[in-house]
Amino acid sequence: MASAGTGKMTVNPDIAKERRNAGFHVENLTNFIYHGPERVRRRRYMQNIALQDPVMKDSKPWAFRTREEEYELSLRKQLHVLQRQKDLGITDEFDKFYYNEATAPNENNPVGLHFGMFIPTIEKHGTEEQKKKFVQPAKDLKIIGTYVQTELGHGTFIRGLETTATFDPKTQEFIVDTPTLSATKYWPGNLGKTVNYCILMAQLYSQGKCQGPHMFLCPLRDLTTHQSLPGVELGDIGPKFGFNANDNGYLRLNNFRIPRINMLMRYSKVLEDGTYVKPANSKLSYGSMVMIRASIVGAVSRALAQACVISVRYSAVRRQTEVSPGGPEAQILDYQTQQYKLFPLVATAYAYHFAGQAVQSNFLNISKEIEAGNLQQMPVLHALSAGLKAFSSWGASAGIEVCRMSCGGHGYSLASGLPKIYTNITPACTYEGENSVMMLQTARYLFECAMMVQKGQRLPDLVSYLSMDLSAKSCMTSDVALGCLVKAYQHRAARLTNAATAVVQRHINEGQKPTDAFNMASTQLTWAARAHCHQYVVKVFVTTVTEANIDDRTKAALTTLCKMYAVNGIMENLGEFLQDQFFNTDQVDILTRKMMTLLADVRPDAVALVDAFDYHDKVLDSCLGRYDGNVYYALYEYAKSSPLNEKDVLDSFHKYIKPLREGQATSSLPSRL
Ligand SMILES: CCCCCCCCCC/C=C\CCCCCCCCCC(=O)SCCNC(=O)CCNC(=O)[C@H](O)C(C)(C)COP(=O)(O)OP(=O)(O)OC[C@H]1O[C@@H](n2cnc3c(N)ncnc32)[C@H](O)[C@@H]1OP(=O)(O)O
Ligand SMILES: Cc1cc2nc3c(=O)[nH]c(=O)nc-3n(C[C@H](O)[C@H](O)[C@H](O)COP(=O)(O)OP(=O)(O)OC[C@H]3O[C@@H](n4cnc5c(N)ncnc54)[C@H](O)[C@@H]3O)c2cc1C
Repeated sequence: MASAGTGKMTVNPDIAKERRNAGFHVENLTNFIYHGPERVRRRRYMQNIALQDPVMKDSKPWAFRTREEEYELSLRKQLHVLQRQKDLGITDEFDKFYYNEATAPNENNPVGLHFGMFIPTIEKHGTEEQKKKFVQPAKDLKIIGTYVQTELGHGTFIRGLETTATFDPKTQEFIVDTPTLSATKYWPGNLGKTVNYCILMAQLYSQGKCQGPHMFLCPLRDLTTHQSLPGVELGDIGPKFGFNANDNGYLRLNNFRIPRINMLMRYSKVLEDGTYVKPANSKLSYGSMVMIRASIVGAVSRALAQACVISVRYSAVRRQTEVSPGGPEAQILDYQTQQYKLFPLVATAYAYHFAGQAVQSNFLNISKEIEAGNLQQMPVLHALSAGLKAFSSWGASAGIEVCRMSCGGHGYSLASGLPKIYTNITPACTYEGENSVMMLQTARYLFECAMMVQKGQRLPDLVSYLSMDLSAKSCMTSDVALGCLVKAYQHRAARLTNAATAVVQRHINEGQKPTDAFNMASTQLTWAARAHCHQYVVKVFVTTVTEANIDDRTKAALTTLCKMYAVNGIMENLGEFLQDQFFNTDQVDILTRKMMTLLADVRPDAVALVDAFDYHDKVLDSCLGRYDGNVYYALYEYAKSSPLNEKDVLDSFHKYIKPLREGQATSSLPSRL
């Protein structure tokens, strides 16, 4: 690549030096992150196919596209990729995932929900007959669908949905209807312009009785002409904070008829005479949400990891301020305050990555049991996936914003890539269950566990720590052992759970209804839920590092990060930990000193730790996060490509500024200044 008139482009010497000085071999850590060298090789191979493809080459940067261009380009690319994957015989789910990751990075595409929610929901909740009828046409994109649940008036409160599906035994059809303005479906991804089908969540009425929300396969557009069907009104909801390649839509149904077979009937049924057959658990129909919540943890970890790659690399090449008069300006990565902003976030990205893998594996194991008819673990899975989705998406959103600000002014430019990452991931705090509401679901479960402890009952493994002896003495000594850090987190979560439970019980004893008592304690309950999720993430990180089968130097680097994640969480929540009395103030001094030592320990490895995530420059799409560190060249080129620079003098000058001047010249101002 030619440089901006400065000769041949070389790797920035600061970033080259960082890589030379790293204390471990980056490739070993990359292999560990992605489950071995073969997976890494495959990941790179898949991403190269995507990145070498001429169809993937963008004519202008993402930042300069209009919404319409963004939608169209994204759709074109995604459909092309699907065809390419078919042609190349790529069927492995990991292969497909990595290929897609490089296709339109951090841009939500117009068929994502078709593959992410529509098909999996039919596969999980459809009868054999329904699967036969719908799955293959969906895979062949003859039908394209999405998941339509949220309404103008209700998102969180699913039982409050107003859309109705009334069974008519005479015609063997459901009449689906939008009875009010607030019942208008609003927000579902890809609904506005792309899909021709959807999974519709509606209140089921049969034999005059409401049976609550159920899922229906509802056609929306003609499969040939793509015209909306008579009785169906739908469209795009307009531009949003991000997600603009996605046509989130609205939908109104006017007594629209669908055949009985279109109700997803694996678990609940409506027979021909209208008899309703109940599922084993009414929350089985919420299964698709649980699936996505579990996968959101991994998704937010990737977003935070990318933000860390950008901000750490930039901090290695950015020099600012003479440290001693007349001396060189320092790399900003050498300022301890910059390290304190970024290194705990690098540690958090790793922590969420491992937690994401753990919760995904919990999800897969428990789903198998649920499929086999054993529903015992449903509440544990729901509590874990809901809480972790909230905990990690809040943490990642806040963290990405810190990364952006740590890049100073250039972080504010779309050229940094950071706003794109942020606006694409921050809605994860809202979709698939608003975060506070999800935390309250986890808290509800913790409350029930605390009651079990009071009754001397045994708890499931994931929460067994809640019965720990809270008067146990702290194990914290100057070596800050990993096992002791886990105990500290468990102590905090158990105490906060007990404290919040006691508040609920006190309100009940004082005569409040249980629901009111729960609401009056709900803030404290969410503190308990947050602490529970935090202990899970710390515990998974510690277990992962302890059991890791890797070389000593890589293990040492990961152990340092693991300690940093845990110690930083204590520093950030010091009030709760001190109130816990598991630590005294002398031990807090030990932890403070440890934190500063950890910053210095991470410093030489910082660039290598983010390099290990192995994100291609094209995936990062950032002038600041380039592997070669040539950020000023990239920023200069980016500025030159701004559409405002296509003409030297803009028409607006002739329209507005020039006449103003001419007017001024003929009025009171002197013609020459
Ligand atoms: C465009 C590209 C998309 C690509 C998608 C591909 C995905 C691939 C993976 C990649 C991952 C992420 C990438 C990001 C892509 C994002 C795409 C955006 C998708 C967004 C889709 C949506 O947002 S869909 C709409 C989601 N809506 C919600 O989540 C609503 C939240 N509300 C609820 O869940 C419930 O209403 C509630 C839980 C808050 C309350 O439910 P309800 O009122 O019915 O329950 P009760 O209060 O009566 O409780 C009764 C008991 O049941 C328990 N419960 C509740 N839910 C569950 C559950 N799911 N499982 C088990 N048990 C449950 C509840 O706790 C009560 O228990 P007890 O206390 O014991 O009685
Ligand atoms: C980008 C994006 C994509 C989406 N995609 C889809 C999709 O594909 N399909 C779909 O169906 N929907 C989709 N949604 C909608 C999304 O699922 C809902 O917005 C989400 O479930 C939150 O519901 P709400 O908007 O009604 O929030 P509200 O419930 O109105 O929340 C507003 C506030 O009220 C608080 N609150 C609400 N209830 C309680 C309670 N019980 N206790 C305490 N506090 C409470 C919340 O904490 C929050 O602070 C999408 C949304 C976005 C932003």
